[in-house]
Amino acid sequence: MGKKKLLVVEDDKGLQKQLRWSFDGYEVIVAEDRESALAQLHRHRPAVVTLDLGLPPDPDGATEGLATLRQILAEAPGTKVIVLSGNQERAHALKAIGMGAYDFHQKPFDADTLGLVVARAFYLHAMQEENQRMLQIGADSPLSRIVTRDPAMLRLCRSVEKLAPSSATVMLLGDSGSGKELFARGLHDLSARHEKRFVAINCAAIPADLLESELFGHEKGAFTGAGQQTLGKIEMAQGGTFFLDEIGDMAMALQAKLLRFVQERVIERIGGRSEIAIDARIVCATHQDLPQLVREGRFREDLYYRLSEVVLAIPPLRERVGDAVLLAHHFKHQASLMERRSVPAFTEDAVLAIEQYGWPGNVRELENCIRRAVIMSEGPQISARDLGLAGAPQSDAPVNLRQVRDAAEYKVMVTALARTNGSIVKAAELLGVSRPTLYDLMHHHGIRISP
Ligand SMILES: Nc1ncnc2c1ncn2[C@@H]1O[C@H](COP(=O)(O)OP(=O)(O)OP(=O)(O)O)[C@@H](O)[C@H]1O
Repeated sequence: MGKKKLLVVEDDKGLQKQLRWSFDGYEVIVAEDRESALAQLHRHRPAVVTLDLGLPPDPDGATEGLATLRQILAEAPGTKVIVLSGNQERAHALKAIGMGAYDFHQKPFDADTLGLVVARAFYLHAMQEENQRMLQIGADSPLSRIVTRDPAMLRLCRSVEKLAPSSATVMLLGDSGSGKELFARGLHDLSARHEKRFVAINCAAIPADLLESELFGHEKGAFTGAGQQTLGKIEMAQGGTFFLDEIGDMAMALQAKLLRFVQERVIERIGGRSEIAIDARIVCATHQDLPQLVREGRFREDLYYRLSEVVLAIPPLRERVGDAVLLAHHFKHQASLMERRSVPAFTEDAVLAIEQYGWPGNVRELENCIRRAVIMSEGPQISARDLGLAGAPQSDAPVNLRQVRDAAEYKVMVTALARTNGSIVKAAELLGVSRPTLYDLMHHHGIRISP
């Protein structure tokens, strides 16, 4: 990754040099007046700008500096502008803050303090960009309802995007509440069938003797109580997507009838005499181990193979990196919006408890837990106790970014050195860093190669 870009708008050559020198950790871009500042802004899109208010043609006033500020913020509102002003210019500096500058700093500047202000501005900018990106993801994709940052889940989302336009029958495997229906809907929403219906049926929720009629429909008088012709769910999905949830719970007798539909794409209503052709994409799901059910003779092997042209396995929430807390924030916002109340914050122990808890009921359990806490919470904060998770084991795992990075850096370096049998040249190549950088890192981590 390249260095972060810092734009220094300063007409004094001496100060330009000093600032460049102070900020050698950044890629410093210099501009000496409004015009060049805006040109550099267009070209480099820096996250942070230091701006001298006294720019030519008004080096003793602030009109040109303030005009530059206004234009920078109009063009790139997220830019963090730090105003540098002389002692006498406090009023101007405050005016700049009122206009949207991030901070001000008095000249002559103190490199350490200004360094901190600049570093913090970069940090804040990155956070805000990330938030923006998250909102964006949420806004414009049919998979937007799937909130995740976990690499395995993101790969699944890509697979869904690729599979959606095809007619392949998809089997979704995953624990209860892990989002199987959400993925099934994603497949539908991204397909050419999205204007037709998505019809779901949960085989485990309907008594076995009613399931057949629910699936295939019936003609009037087909059985006692069949007062009128009723369409089955399969027929309702004509042109669209038919989602069979908890397929592993279906009785063997019904499996045979379902197989006929899956193979021949025709159904007969109960009591009916004619075949009805159905064009529906089939997606099914289960939390059960279907191959095991096949081995036990409880699930038809032929049906299993027909239904599992493509299998997608959804990881349980506890295996997703960082998702529990991400989803908790998401559901907290959603619930607050629904309940028309201000969004409470999670206390530190709440965040830790959310991370630590195993979530056997997966996302559904998390969603219910957060919704309940938002409704019941009285103050501006939600604690682990409010979540009903107080007493969850505390984590020793480091959450400090530097600690985590250090640990990862150490591990990968030792691995590279082991793999290359201690060859610094080869290890540096493998790691994609220069030799001096590797030496620095080894020194930092106290790694020595024995001669
Ligand atoms: N990644 C996710 N992002 C946002 N919401 C999610 C996510 N995964 C699941 N949910 C929400 O969690 C709840 C449960 O999801 P869903 O019904 O898709 O799970 P399921 O695996 O089909 O459950 P079951 O096996 O019990 O039918 C739903 O309200 C769904 O919107």
